[in-house]
Amino acid sequence: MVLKKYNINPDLALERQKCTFDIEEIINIFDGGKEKTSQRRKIEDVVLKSGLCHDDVPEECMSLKERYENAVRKSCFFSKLMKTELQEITGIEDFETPAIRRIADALFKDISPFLLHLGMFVPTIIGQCTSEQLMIWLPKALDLQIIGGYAQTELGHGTFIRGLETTATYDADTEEFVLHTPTLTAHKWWAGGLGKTINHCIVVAQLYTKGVCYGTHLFMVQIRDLDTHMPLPGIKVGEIGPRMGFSSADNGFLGFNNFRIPRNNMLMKHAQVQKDGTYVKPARHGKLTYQTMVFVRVTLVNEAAFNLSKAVTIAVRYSAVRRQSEMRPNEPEPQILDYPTQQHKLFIGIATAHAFQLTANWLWNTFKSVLSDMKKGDVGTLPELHALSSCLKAVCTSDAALLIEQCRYACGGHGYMLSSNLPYIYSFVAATRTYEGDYTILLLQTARFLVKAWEQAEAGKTVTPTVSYISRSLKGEKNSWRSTDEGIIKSFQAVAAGKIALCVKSIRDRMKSGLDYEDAWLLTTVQLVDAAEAHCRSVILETYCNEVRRLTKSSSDNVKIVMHQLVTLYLSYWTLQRTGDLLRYSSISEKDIDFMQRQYEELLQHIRPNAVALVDAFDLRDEILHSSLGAYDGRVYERLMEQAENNPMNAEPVNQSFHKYIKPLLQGKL
Ligand SMILES: CCCCCCCCCC/C=C\CCC/C=C/C(=O)SCCNC(=O)CCNC(=O)[C@H](O)C(C)(C)COP(=O)(O)OP(=O)(O)OC[C@H]1O[C@@H](n2cnc3c(N)ncnc32)[C@H](O)[C@@H]1OP(=O)(O)O
Ligand SMILES: Cc1cc2nc3c(=O)[nH]c(=O)nc-3n(C[C@H](O)[C@H](O)[C@H](O)COP(=O)(O)OP(=O)(O)OC[C@H]3O[C@@H](n4cnc5c(N)ncnc54)[C@H](O)[C@@H]3O)c2cc1C
Repeated sequence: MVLKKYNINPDLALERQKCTFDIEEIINIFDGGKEKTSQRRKIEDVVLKSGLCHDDVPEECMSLKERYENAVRKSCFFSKLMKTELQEITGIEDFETPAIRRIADALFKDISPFLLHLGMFVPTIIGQCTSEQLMIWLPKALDLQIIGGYAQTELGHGTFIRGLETTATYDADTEEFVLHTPTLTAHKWWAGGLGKTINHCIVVAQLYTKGVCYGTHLFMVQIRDLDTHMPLPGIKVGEIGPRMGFSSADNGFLGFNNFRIPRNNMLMKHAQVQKDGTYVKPARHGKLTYQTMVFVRVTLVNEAAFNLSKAVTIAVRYSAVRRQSEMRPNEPEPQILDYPTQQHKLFIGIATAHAFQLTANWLWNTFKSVLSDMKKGDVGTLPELHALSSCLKAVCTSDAALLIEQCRYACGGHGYMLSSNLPYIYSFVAATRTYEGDYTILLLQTARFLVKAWEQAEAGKTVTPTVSYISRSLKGEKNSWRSTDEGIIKSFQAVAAGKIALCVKSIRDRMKSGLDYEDAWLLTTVQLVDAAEAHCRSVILETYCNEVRRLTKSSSDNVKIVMHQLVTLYLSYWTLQRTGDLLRYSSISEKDIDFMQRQYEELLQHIRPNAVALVDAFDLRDEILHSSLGAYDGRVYERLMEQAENNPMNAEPVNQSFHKYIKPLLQGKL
């Protein structure tokens, strides 16, 4: 759609005049510097001028088939643009992924069918191939001569990877693997792009050689003819059917009937099968084939932040424009943003988007540093990365989904319109809580790490920095509540330590009463999930505070003030959300809680004048927001009417169903 130009809504114009800080300064902080902001904007300009974002009919009014075909068209032209014009016009050689990621949303209200190609296929090639394999597949994948996906989940198993049923049996005579789908439940299910788009995919299968099963390994499999795109003989492939979201991502199913691939198509960076069928196991760590999942979990924290920032921008701008009810008799109707309950719904969204974005950047740097350790042969930091990426993926995607839904509530009935874009944003983020490891499952992975860390600390061993609070707790350090940033973080760490201690005790008590470790663990899993979530909260709180302090060192005073107001709001919000835990595990008193409540309510008032400016500082162009409620000019009612008028349902004054059914019904002739 072409966005009509309107004058700025007067309420929104007034809001912007109230701003106390330099918006550009905050934009630069989140982009990683002035230079990066300017690069990102250049990239956005190129894509927006390309005409690629235009749809003749609103996406939501297209059929599923039309949406898919439209998304393929755009994905192809966007890929071409990335390879050619973007590089030439901007002169930026090393594309910054966040900038490409952001502008991709101007093209796709839903999901690109190429998402898995960039999101998992290419990263798996990079992380799992030998250098010879890399030379064969990486250039082709980057140049889009082959398009791929990642088929791990099956109809019967997603979480439990060791339970996957697809087999890859080595035939030493022909030096090939035979891929087979032995049962209904062994069919690959869900892989993005698999249904109709991709011609290659990474397949996760149980490796058999010399009659022995060595567990799941990764294989590069061509599934379609490169010229005709027909499925190759022995391949059964298709789309799994309509879903809550991901409508244009053609998630697919895949079955193999004794389908043969060359030996060299097993990705052999970590484990190998030699020509004679001898298996060489990974030298360093048994879970290195899970690396792509860790990578995606890390990027999903960024997704949570980005999508939440879109939702809260829409809801805050709408709330500044929308007037409803009365605060006092005979006074004009206030902007709904003036209601403290509305501020309570929304300002935590702004603070959370900041907290998650800074945590995502920190986690990304941690990921890079672990990769560099691993290149040197040191896998010692991998368990902590796995524990961190697991809990942060779980908690950030889950919180973001809840807060995005809260943004929709904040927009009343209009938030329910697809043209608000809030339902799309929600359905995308809701899926992130499940895929790449379900919420509960990932928190249980973190819990394993925490219980081990507890046992290590108990044995007097040093533990890694993110769990050093466990050692302090074991030394008997008592928590004394202080309502400062540091004091609150320490108390949240005391909560996490207290919960881990109880889990360890529960497991031990249950074992003393005769249960084996597995049963004792299983019966404690409700507490273990809770302990891992508490640990994660303490990590986010600490990272957010540290990063804001670090990044605003040379900022202007006003930026420091507003960024710190958000940090304090976040800390107060979580303190009030977790008073039960804090009363149990820290020395917080009722008086302290009263103080925190008052502080929280005062902060809502302090942040109120800057609310619109704070969402403007996410610097999200209208084309990325795709929202009738959230455009920069605040012309909400004009856009709602525009989208109603453009609705294909209104193209004819009388629908044919009147003549076919209603009229005969009215006349008693049906
Ligand atoms: C043009 C547009 C561009 C836009 C770009 C936008 C980017 C957006 C990002 C989105 C990108 C892609 C979209 C993705 C779509 C979705 C894809 C998928 O969902 S793929 C499938 C994902 N599946 C899962 O995540 C499955 C979850 N299950 C598991 O991970 C495992 O089964 C697990 C961990 C639950 C259990 O595994 P297993 O049974 O093998 O292990 P154990 O439990 O016995 O543990 C043994 C031991 O290993 C440790 N461990 C486990 N996993 C790991 C790991 N990954 N790394 C390191 N260590 C690991 C575990 O902790 C145990 O340790 P121990 O010391 O013994 O306790
Ligand atoms: C939009 C979308 C896109 C996807 N894309 C891909 C893709 O491209 N490639 C791919 O391979 N997969 C993909 N998936 C699949 C996804 O990774 C799995 O759905 C996900 O890992 C969850 O696994 P599951 O569906 O088997 O759930 P299940 O494991 O069956 O989970 C169901 C419930 O059981 C609980 N549960 C399961 N095991 C345990 C346990 N041990 N302890 C306690 N509770 C348990 C879970 O917490 C959950 O509440 C996609 C999924 C979606 C929704």
